[in-house]
Amino acid sequence: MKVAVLGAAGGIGQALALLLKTQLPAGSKLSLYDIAPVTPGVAVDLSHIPTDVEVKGFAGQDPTDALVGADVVLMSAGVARKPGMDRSDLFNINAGIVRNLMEKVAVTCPKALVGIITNPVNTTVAIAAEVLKNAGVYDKNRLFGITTLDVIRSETFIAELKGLKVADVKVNVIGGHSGVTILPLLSQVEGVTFTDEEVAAMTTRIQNAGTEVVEAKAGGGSATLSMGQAACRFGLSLVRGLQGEANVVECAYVDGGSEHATFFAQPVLLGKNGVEKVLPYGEISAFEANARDAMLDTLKADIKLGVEFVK
Ligand SMILES: NC(=O)C1=CN([C@@H]2O[C@H](COP(=O)(O)OP(=O)(O)OC[C@H]3O[C@@H](n4cnc5c(N)ncnc54)[C@H](O)[C@@H]3O)[C@@H](O)[C@H]2O)C=CC1
Ligand SMILES: O=C([O-])CC(=O)C(=O)O
Repeated sequence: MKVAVLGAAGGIGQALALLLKTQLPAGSKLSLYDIAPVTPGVAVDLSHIPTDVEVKGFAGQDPTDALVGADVVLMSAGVARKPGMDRSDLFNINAGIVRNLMEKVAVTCPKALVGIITNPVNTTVAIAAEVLKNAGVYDKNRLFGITTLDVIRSETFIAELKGLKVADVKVNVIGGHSGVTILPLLSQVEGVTFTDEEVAAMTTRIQNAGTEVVEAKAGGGSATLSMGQAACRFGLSLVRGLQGEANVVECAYVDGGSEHATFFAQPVLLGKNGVEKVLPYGEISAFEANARDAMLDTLKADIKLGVEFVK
């Protein structure tokens, strides 16, 4: 199994690469790419960790060497937010970066499962899809926006509030990955009840959790370590699916035939071809149904921006 990380010298990329070096199945290959010249050094550094995962690093303008033979590509290349910015403010720089990298993916490893971390995810995933379509290699089951950070934040915050063991908390987060498009389905969390006030406050906290980190880092970037963990969890789930493991389910932002929008985050069953099945997100409360319906104009506009950028 070969996993390529694009943006591997960055805050997320380095954390993610470390976790993958220590957690990928024995015999895997880890391929690190970034425009930053330090990237081969990051690979040398990681290569001294005694696990049976081979690491190689590539720097420069062309990611091709890093992508050859990749089964999974995880992309965090791009710029991150500073206080006062919205994720959509990253579009001007990151849209072009994602487009250019996806053009290389389309040529070099068109069958790879691709997980997009680069913000604004609601839009960059649409950009990635358009590039793959233009190259004639689009398979909607192989492209994912990684929304796992919203899931692990929800698990953490709910466990804290309700005094639960965090490993026991499971929660679906649907929609997209910014502001009101992030919708945790609190009504489905087993073994707990929330007051209306708790639902409103918890939903808002999860939606603003990225901003919480941006403000706490005070100009030094956005979530990197928790995102490294989230991307590692998602990337390992992709690998487990590829290896034929049963019942691997994650929420992800996919082109899954949703009635709500072209791309919509919801639970998916992962397998040897990426998405095996898009799963229903189940019954939701009136609060959640309202929040879902209220987000759709924003989500659809985010997607349209990505489609039009490539056209
Ligand atoms: N999906 C999610 O839940 C989350 C997404 N993000 C997003 O992830 C992205 C990366 O964040 P960080 O790692 O904190 O930023 P960072 O600035 O620490 O790292 C980004 C890396 O991308 C590299 N890069 C820039 N252009 C490139 C190109 N054309 N090819 C290859 N590499 C390139 C830079 O050299 C840098 O090493 C941001 O867009 C951020 O908003 C951040 C947190 C959560
Ligand atoms: O908020 C940001 O800019 C980074 C991000 O996507 C998150 O932490 O969820």
